[in-house]
Parts: sequence; structure tokens; C-alpha cells
Amino acid sequence: MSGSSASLQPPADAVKPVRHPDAPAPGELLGAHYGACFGCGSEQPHGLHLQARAGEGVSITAEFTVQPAHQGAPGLAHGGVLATALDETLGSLNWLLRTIAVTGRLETDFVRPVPVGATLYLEAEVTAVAGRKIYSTATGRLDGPDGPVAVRADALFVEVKVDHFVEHGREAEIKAAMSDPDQTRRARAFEVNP
Ligand SMILES: CCCCCCCCCCCCCC(=O)SCCNC(=O)CCNC(=O)[C@H](O)C(C)(C)COP(=O)(O)OP(=O)(O)OC[C@H]1O[C@@H](n2cnc3c(N)ncnc32)[C@H](O)[C@@H]1OP(=O)(O)O
Repeated sequence: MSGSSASLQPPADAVKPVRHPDAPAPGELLGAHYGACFGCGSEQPHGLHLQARAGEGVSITAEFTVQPAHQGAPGLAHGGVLATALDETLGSLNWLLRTIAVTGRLETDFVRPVPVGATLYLEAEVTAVAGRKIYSTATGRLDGPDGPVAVRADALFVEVKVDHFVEHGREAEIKAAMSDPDQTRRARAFEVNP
């Protein structure tokens, strides 16, 4: 594992994460939490279209195939795009806790170059919870779920209220998302309990 900074070490009073009783069953696809999300939404032509699946406990697996629009160097994925894939996968974990949370800190190791056309096999889990702070870790592998690690990350998500989005998001998008007729998607975007 990478040597993450002190602020990503859970404090002594941290507890193990508890999977919400209504969390999707292991193996179930989560679907996009927001159609326009750059990480998982289907309405972003150049987005990652990342597909996350619930795992056992508080864990997630996800896949993302690098497209030509995701290049940094010729034929290789941009590091920021790979960080997005990790961030999105880690963010999906919060749905298993039924907690609304945003990324406070994301520390990423880029271990191997990731070519265009490659599929990144991601897995992530919550390792600890301390009050509003959710500690989690993720890896992205090449050539299959057991292939070599290409990227990894440790993160701290901070629980927020719905007001976080209402106060800071642009009004037009907030209004549209709030009135999304897809109840589950709306709940994933804005509510703890659908
Ligand atoms: C249901 C699911 C819903 C999903 C909704 C859709 C979104 C998800 C989609 C997924 C998309 C992908 C995900 C995305 O892209 S999420 C988008 C990217 N992230 C953001 O935009 C977040 C921007 N930041 C903030 O809004 C605030 O800074 C937050 C809310 C994070 C904290 O400000 P707030 O005023 O509220 O709290 P606080 O400052 O008292 O801090 C509280 C505690 O946390 C600790 N701390 C804070 N920051 C850091 C740090 N950097 N390193 C280490 N520690 C940090 C802090 O020391 C304190 O600890 P303690 O003193 O208590 O011990």
C-alpha cells in the first residue's frame, strides 16, 4: 500500500464501516447517480461512463475503458482522468453507507501507464469512519480484476447535508436534478433515505 499522509490515517476512535441494510446486493450495478456526472453519467459524451457494482461489506468494483478523449500523452490516459476514475469509484462507496459525502482529500499513486483502449478494473472499500469522516482506499488494475496495479488511491470523504449542493451548485442544475423523475437517482444525488 502507498504511504498516505497523516491526515488519511483514521484516528484512534474510528470505527469499522457499517453497510446500510438497504444497500444494493453484492453484484448489483449501482447505475449513475447523476446523468451529467463526468464520472458515471451517460449524458456526458466524453465522460468516463464508469459502471460501479456493489461488493461484499462496504466495497465496490467498477470498470472504465479509456477512450481517445481521455488522453494526456499520445495513446495514454491522462492522470487527472485516472484520478477521476478512482474518485468516482470511492464516491460510490457512500451509497452503501447511505451517506452523502464529498471528497475532502484524494492521494493517488500512478504506478503504470494506462493505454487508450485499456479497461481499468477498479475496486474500493471503506476502511474506517470517524464522525463525519469516511476513510477509503482504491486500486485500479490492468488486464483483469487480478492484473497488475496501475493506479491506487487513499481518500477522505466528509459527510455533508443536502444543503451543501443546494447552496453551492448552480441553480439550474440543482432544480433539474431535484425534479428528476427517477426516484433512486434523485435519492442518490440528494437524499440519505429515498
Ligand atoms: C447518498 C450519496 C450522495 C452522493 C451525492 C453526489 C456527490 C458524490 C458523487 C461522487 C463524485 C466524486 C466525488 C467528488 O468529486 S465530490 C466533489 C469534490 N469535492 C468537493 O467539492 C469538496 C469541497 N470541500 C468542501 O466542501 C469542504 O472542504 C468539506 C465539506 C470537505 C469540509 O468542510 P466542512 O466545513 O463541512 O468540514 P470541516 O472543514 O470542519 O472538516 C470536517 C473534518 O474533516 C477534516 N477534513 C476536511 N477536509 C480535509 C482534508 N482535505 N484533509 C484532511 N482532513 C480534512 C477536517 O480536519 C475535520 O476533521 P475534524 O476536525 O472533525 O477531526
